[in-house]
Amino acid sequence: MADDLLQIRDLRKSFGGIAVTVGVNLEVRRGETHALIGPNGAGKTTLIAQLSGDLKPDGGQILFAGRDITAMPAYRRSHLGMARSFQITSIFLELSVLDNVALAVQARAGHSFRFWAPARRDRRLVDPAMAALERVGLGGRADRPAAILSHGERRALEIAMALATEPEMLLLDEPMAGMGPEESAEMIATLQELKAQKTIFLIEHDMDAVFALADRISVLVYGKIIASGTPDEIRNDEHVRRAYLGEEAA
Ligand SMILES: Nc1ncnc2c1ncn2[C@@H]1O[C@H](COP(=O)(O)OP(=O)(O)OP(=O)(O)O)[C@@H](O)[C@H]1O
Repeated sequence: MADDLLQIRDLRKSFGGIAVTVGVNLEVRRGETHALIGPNGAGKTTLIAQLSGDLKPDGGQILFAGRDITAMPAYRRSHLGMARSFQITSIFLELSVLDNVALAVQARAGHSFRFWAPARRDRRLVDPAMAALERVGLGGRADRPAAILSHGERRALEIAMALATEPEMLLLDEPMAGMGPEESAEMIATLQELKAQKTIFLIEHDMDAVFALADRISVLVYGKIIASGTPDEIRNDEHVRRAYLGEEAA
Protein backbone atom coordinates (compact mmCIF):
# COMPACT_ATOMS: atom_id res chain seq x y z
CA MET A 1 0.00 0.00 0.00
CA ALA A 2 1.09 3.56 -0.65
CA ASP A 3 1.22 4.42 3.06
CA ASP A 4 3.40 1.45 3.98
CA LEU A 5 6.79 2.67 5.16
CA LEU A 6 8.16 -0.82 5.75
CA GLN A 7 7.19 -3.92 3.80
CA ILE A 8 8.50 -7.37 4.65
CA ARG A 9 7.87 -10.01 2.02
CA ASP A 10 8.34 -13.73 2.52
CA LEU A 11 11.40 -13.18 4.73
CA ARG A 12 13.30 -16.35 5.64
CA LYS A 13 16.23 -17.12 7.93
CA SER A 14 17.56 -20.42 9.27
CA PHE A 15 20.34 -21.25 11.70
CA GLY A 16 21.97 -24.62 11.18
CA GLY A 17 18.96 -25.98 9.34
CA ILE A 18 16.48 -24.67 11.92
CA ALA A 19 14.05 -22.17 10.38
CA VAL A 20 13.71 -19.16 12.69
CA THR A 21 12.04 -16.70 10.28
CA VAL A 22 9.53 -18.66 8.23
CA GLY A 23 8.14 -16.67 5.32
CA VAL A 24 7.29 -13.52 7.27
CA ASN A 25 5.03 -10.95 5.58
CA LEU A 26 4.39 -7.73 7.43
CA GLU A 27 3.67 -4.06 6.71
CA VAL A 28 4.32 -1.10 8.97
CA ARG A 29 2.30 1.93 7.90
CA ARG A 30 3.77 5.39 7.89
CA GLY A 31 3.04 7.05 11.26
CA GLU A 32 1.86 3.98 13.13
CA THR A 33 3.27 2.28 16.19
CA HIS A 34 3.41 -1.40 15.36
CA ALA A 35 4.27 -3.92 18.06
CA LEU A 36 5.64 -7.39 17.44
CA ILE A 37 4.79 -9.83 20.21
CA GLY A 38 5.34 -13.53 20.62
CA PRO A 39 6.61 -16.13 23.07
CA ASN A 40 10.28 -16.55 23.98
CA GLY A 41 12.26 -17.93 21.09
CA ALA A 42 9.59 -17.02 18.51
CA GLY A 43 12.22 -15.20 16.45
CA LYS A 44 11.48 -11.55 17.26
CA THR A 45 15.09 -10.47 17.79
CA THR A 46 16.15 -12.38 14.69
CA LEU A 47 13.53 -10.50 12.68
CA ILE A 48 14.49 -7.04 13.96
CA ALA A 49 18.18 -7.80 13.31
CA GLN A 50 17.31 -8.50 9.67
CA LEU A 51 15.37 -5.23 9.46
CA SER A 52 18.26 -3.19 10.85
CA GLY A 53 20.81 -4.92 8.63
CA ASP A 54 22.68 -6.67 11.43
CA LEU A 55 21.70 -10.10 10.10
CA LYS A 56 21.42 -11.22 6.47
CA PRO A 57 18.18 -12.96 5.47
CA ASP A 58 18.33 -16.23 3.48
CA GLY A 59 15.45 -15.14 1.28
CA GLY A 60 12.62 -12.66 0.82
CA GLN A 61 12.60 -8.89 0.63
CA ILE A 62 12.58 -5.86 2.87
CA LEU A 63 11.37 -2.58 1.40
CA PHE A 64 11.76 0.75 3.21
CA ALA A 65 10.02 3.79 1.73
CA GLY A 66 9.61 1.77 -1.44
CA ARG A 67 13.33 0.89 -1.75
CA ASP A 68 14.67 -2.61 -1.58
CA ILE A 69 17.03 -2.57 1.42
CA THR A 70 17.36 -6.35 1.81
CA ALA A 71 21.09 -6.41 1.04
CA MET A 72 21.90 -2.93 2.35
CA PRO A 73 24.36 -2.56 5.23
CA ALA A 74 23.08 -1.14 8.54
CA TYR A 75 24.72 2.29 8.16
CA ARG A 76 22.99 2.87 4.82
CA ARG A 77 19.61 1.94 6.28
CA SER A 78 20.31 4.45 9.02
CA HIS A 79 21.00 7.11 6.36
CA LEU A 80 17.69 6.29 4.72
CA GLY A 81 15.92 6.99 8.01
CA MET A 82 15.66 3.70 9.88
CA ALA A 83 17.26 3.64 13.32
CA ARG A 84 17.56 0.72 15.70
CA SER A 85 17.86 1.84 19.29
CA PHE A 86 21.45 1.42 20.37
CA GLN A 87 22.08 -1.27 22.95
CA ILE A 88 23.21 -0.34 26.45
CA THR A 89 26.59 -1.86 25.61
CA SER A 90 27.20 0.95 23.11
CA ILE A 91 26.97 3.65 25.80
CA PHE A 92 30.31 5.15 26.85
CA LEU A 93 29.93 5.26 30.62
CA GLU A 94 32.79 7.66 31.25
CA LEU A 95 31.44 10.22 28.77
CA SER A 96 28.66 12.64 29.58
CA VAL A 97 25.10 11.81 28.62
CA LEU A 98 25.18 14.63 26.05
CA ASP A 99 28.49 13.44 24.57
CA ASN A 100 27.01 9.98 24.02
CA VAL A 101 24.18 11.42 21.95
CA ALA A 102 26.47 13.88 20.13
CA LEU A 103 28.64 10.89 19.15
CA ALA A 104 25.58 9.18 17.68
CA VAL A 105 24.84 12.30 15.63
CA GLN A 106 28.45 12.44 14.51
CA ALA A 107 28.51 8.75 13.60
CA ARG A 108 25.55 9.29 11.33
CA ALA A 109 27.10 12.38 9.81
CA GLY A 110 30.02 10.10 8.90
CA HIS A 111 32.83 12.07 10.52
CA SER A 112 35.82 10.33 11.95
CA PHE A 113 36.05 9.92 15.72
CA ARG A 114 39.53 11.47 15.49
CA PHE A 115 37.89 14.85 15.21
CA TRP A 116 35.83 14.31 18.32
CA ALA A 117 37.35 17.00 20.56
CA PRO A 118 36.61 19.99 18.32
CA ALA A 119 33.35 18.38 17.20
CA ARG A 120 32.14 18.34 20.82
CA ARG A 121 31.80 22.10 20.60
CA ASP A 122 30.09 21.97 17.23
CA ARG A 123 26.52 23.17 17.61
CA ARG A 124 25.46 21.02 14.67
CA LEU A 125 26.14 18.03 16.91
CA VAL A 126 25.27 19.43 20.31
CA ASP A 127 21.92 21.04 19.41
CA PRO A 128 20.24 17.93 17.94
CA ALA A 129 21.76 15.85 20.75
CA MET A 130 20.28 18.14 23.40
CA ALA A 131 16.91 18.16 21.64
CA ALA A 132 16.87 14.35 21.60
CA LEU A 133 17.67 14.23 25.32
CA GLU A 134 14.81 16.63 26.07
CA ARG A 135 12.44 14.39 24.14
CA VAL A 136 13.21 11.39 26.35
CA GLY A 137 13.19 13.38 29.59
CA LEU A 138 16.97 13.36 30.12
CA GLY A 139 17.61 17.06 29.47
CA GLY A 140 18.49 17.61 33.13
CA ARG A 141 21.14 14.88 33.02
CA ALA A 142 23.00 16.11 29.94
CA ASP A 143 26.26 17.01 31.67
CA ARG A 144 26.42 14.04 34.04
CA PRO A 145 28.54 10.99 33.22
CA ALA A 146 26.43 8.22 31.68
CA ALA A 147 27.70 5.91 34.45
CA ILE A 148 25.43 7.52 37.04
CA LEU A 149 22.22 6.83 35.07
CA SER A 150 19.75 4.25 36.37
CA HIS A 151 18.86 1.27 34.18
CA GLY A 152 15.68 2.99 32.96
CA GLU A 153 17.58 6.18 32.16
CA ARG A 154 20.16 4.22 30.17
CA ARG A 155 17.38 2.72 28.10
CA ALA A 156 16.02 6.22 27.52
CA LEU A 157 19.53 7.32 26.51
CA GLU A 158 19.67 4.55 23.91
CA ILE A 159 16.45 5.89 22.42
CA ALA A 160 17.81 9.44 22.44
CA MET A 161 20.89 8.17 20.55
CA ALA A 162 18.61 6.67 17.90
CA LEU A 163 16.39 9.76 17.79
CA ALA A 164 19.29 12.15 17.37
CA THR A 165 19.90 10.76 13.88
CA GLU A 166 16.40 12.07 12.93
CA PRO A 167 15.09 8.73 11.70
CA GLU A 168 11.69 8.38 10.07
CA MET A 169 11.31 4.98 11.73
CA LEU A 170 12.50 3.75 15.11
CA LEU A 171 13.14 0.04 15.70
CA LEU A 172 12.94 -0.65 19.42
CA ASP A 173 13.98 -3.99 20.86
CA GLU A 174 12.29 -4.46 24.24
CA PRO A 175 12.54 -0.88 25.52
CA MET A 176 10.97 -1.87 28.89
CA ALA A 177 13.24 -4.88 29.50
CA GLY A 178 14.53 -5.09 33.05
CA MET A 179 12.43 -2.16 34.30
CA GLY A 180 10.32 -1.91 37.40
CA PRO A 181 6.73 -0.59 37.22
CA GLU A 182 7.74 3.03 37.80
CA GLU A 183 10.44 3.06 35.13
CA SER A 184 8.12 1.26 32.71
CA ALA A 185 5.43 3.88 33.24
CA GLU A 186 7.95 6.63 32.48
CA MET A 187 9.13 4.86 29.33
CA ILE A 188 5.52 4.38 28.19
CA ALA A 189 4.91 8.12 28.68
CA THR A 190 8.07 8.94 26.67
CA LEU A 191 7.02 6.61 23.83
CA GLN A 192 3.47 8.02 23.90
CA GLU A 193 4.96 11.39 22.96
CA LEU A 194 7.36 9.98 20.36
CA LYS A 195 4.64 7.98 18.71
CA ALA A 196 2.95 11.17 17.54
CA GLN A 197 6.12 12.10 15.61
CA LYS A 198 7.67 8.84 14.40
CA THR A 199 6.81 5.52 12.87
CA ILE A 200 7.74 2.97 15.52
CA PHE A 201 8.24 -0.78 15.23
CA LEU A 202 8.78 -2.37 18.61
CA ILE A 203 9.29 -5.73 20.16
CA GLU A 204 8.01 -5.87 23.70
CA HIS A 205 7.08 -8.48 26.28
CA ASP A 206 5.27 -6.04 28.57
CA MET A 207 1.66 -6.45 27.43
CA ASP A 208 0.48 -3.36 29.33
CA ALA A 209 2.97 -1.32 27.32
CA VAL A 210 2.05 -3.02 24.04
CA PHE A 211 -1.67 -2.48 24.46
CA ALA A 212 -1.13 1.10 25.65
CA LEU A 213 1.12 2.09 22.74
CA ALA A 214 0.42 0.04 19.64
CA ASP A 215 -1.90 1.07 16.83
CA ARG A 216 -1.44 -2.40 15.39
CA ILE A 217 0.07 -5.61 16.70
CA SER A 218 1.55 -8.60 14.89
CA VAL A 219 1.96 -11.93 16.63
CA LEU A 220 4.96 -14.11 15.83
CA VAL A 221 4.89 -17.78 16.84
CA TYR A 222 7.55 -20.27 15.72
CA GLY A 223 8.88 -17.78 13.18
CA LYS A 224 5.49 -17.13 11.54
CA ILE A 225 3.09 -14.20 11.80
CA ILE A 226 -0.15 -15.79 12.99
CA ALA A 227 -2.13 -12.53 13.19
CA SER A 228 -1.88 -8.78 12.56
CA GLY A 229 -4.51 -6.31 13.69
CA THR A 230 -5.61 -3.60 16.09
CA PRO A 231 -5.15 -4.23 19.81
CA ASP A 232 -8.85 -5.14 20.07
CA GLU A 233 -8.65 -7.55 17.14
CA ILE A 234 -5.58 -9.22 18.65
CA ARG A 235 -7.06 -9.38 22.14
CA ASN A 236 -10.17 -11.10 20.78
CA ASP A 237 -8.45 -13.41 18.31
CA GLU A 238 -9.04 -16.99 19.45
CA HIS A 239 -5.97 -18.32 17.67
CA VAL A 240 -3.74 -15.71 19.33
CA ARG A 241 -5.24 -16.33 22.74
CA ARG A 242 -4.56 -20.03 22.43
CA ALA A 243 -1.09 -19.65 20.95
CA TYR A 244 0.17 -16.83 23.09
CA LEU A 245 -1.94 -14.56 25.25
CA GLY A 246 -3.76 -17.43 26.97
CA GLU A 247 -0.45 -19.10 27.56
CA GLU A 248 0.91 -15.93 29.19
CA ALA A 249 -2.15 -15.60 31.43
CA ALA A 250 -1.78 -19.22 32.50
N1 LIG B 1 22.94 -16.75 15.80
C1 LIG B 1 22.14 -17.78 16.07
N2 LIG B 1 22.55 -19.05 15.88
C2 LIG B 1 21.75 -20.10 16.15
N3 LIG B 1 20.49 -19.98 16.60
C3 LIG B 1 20.02 -18.75 16.82
C4 LIG B 1 20.81 -17.59 16.57
N4 LIG B 1 20.06 -16.49 16.89
C5 LIG B 1 18.88 -16.95 17.31
N5 LIG B 1 18.85 -18.31 17.28
C6 LIG B 1 17.71 -19.15 17.65
O1 LIG B 1 16.57 -18.65 16.99
C7 LIG B 1 15.42 -18.77 17.82
C8 LIG B 1 14.74 -17.43 17.92
O2 LIG B 1 15.54 -16.55 18.69
P1 LIG B 1 15.18 -15.01 18.90
O3 LIG B 1 16.17 -14.47 19.87
O4 LIG B 1 15.02 -14.33 17.62
O5 LIG B 1 13.75 -15.14 19.61
P2 LIG B 1 12.93 -14.05 20.40
O6 LIG B 1 11.53 -14.17 19.95
O7 LIG B 1 13.59 -12.72 20.27
O8 LIG B 1 13.07 -14.57 21.89
P3 LIG B 1 13.04 -13.74 23.27
O9 LIG B 1 11.66 -13.22 23.41
O10 LIG B 1 13.35 -14.79 24.27
O11 LIG B 1 14.08 -12.67 23.17
C9 LIG B 1 15.90 -19.33 19.16
O12 LIG B 1 15.62 -20.70 19.17
C10 LIG B 1 17.37 -19.06 19.14
O13 LIG B 1 18.06 -20.04 19.86
